[in-house]
Amino acid sequence: MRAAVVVFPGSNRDGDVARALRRSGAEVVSVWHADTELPAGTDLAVVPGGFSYGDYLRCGAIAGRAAAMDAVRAHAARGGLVLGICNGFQILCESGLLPGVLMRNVNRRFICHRQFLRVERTDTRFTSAYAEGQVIDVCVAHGEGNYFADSETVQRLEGEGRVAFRYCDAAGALTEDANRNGSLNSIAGIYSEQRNVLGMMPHPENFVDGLVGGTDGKGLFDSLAA
Ligand SMILES: NC(=O)CC[C@H](N)C(=O)O
Repeated sequence: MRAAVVVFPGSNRDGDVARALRRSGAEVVSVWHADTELPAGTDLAVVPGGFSYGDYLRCGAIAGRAAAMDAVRAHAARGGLVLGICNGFQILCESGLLPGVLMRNVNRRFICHRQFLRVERTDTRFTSAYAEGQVIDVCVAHGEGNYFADSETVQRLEGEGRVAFRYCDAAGALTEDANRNGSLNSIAGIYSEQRNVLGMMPHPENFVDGLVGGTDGKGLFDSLAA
């Protein structure tokens, strides 16, 4: 598995996601946002978390138009794997690779806390190491994580089984308390139509080491590198 991590001015989880991928056995190279191509042999393009271009206009709005995103779009169109985490999810939505938008959190504040997620399906390249309905313990850290799309789009996502993760409580229940950014249907992550693109708001890359937080995020990287 060869992964290319696209770095933007303001990315800050690029090192974390590279470390998580390497721990699961992937080879990782980094790509600058102004690059026009991904390295030959790239299996997975990663758009990491953090900030991009100062988050001006709307998180990911400028980054979604970066040169490297043309290369990521071409990679996805060829069936290549793409993973966007947090700012990366915002960028994938802004670049047209995933539907919908990440709005300001309902409380209008940056939120940063531990978060349980329910794994909605395990027959994908991203989640095969998890059990169906498994509740994983990771974290969120964002100002604009409130997933929204028009009702037709949400119906399609639900009907096609394209919700990857939902915010839940420790028992897997979808409570209002567990959905602190106000996302529609507690949506924490979604797949593209072909399920080769995953965007998610929470941070699995920070939960791959028992000495630091926990290991519930590791399944995502193990699935990818398998
Ligand atoms: N951790 C992140 O990637 C944060 C994304 C974005 N800067 C926000 O605040 O919503």
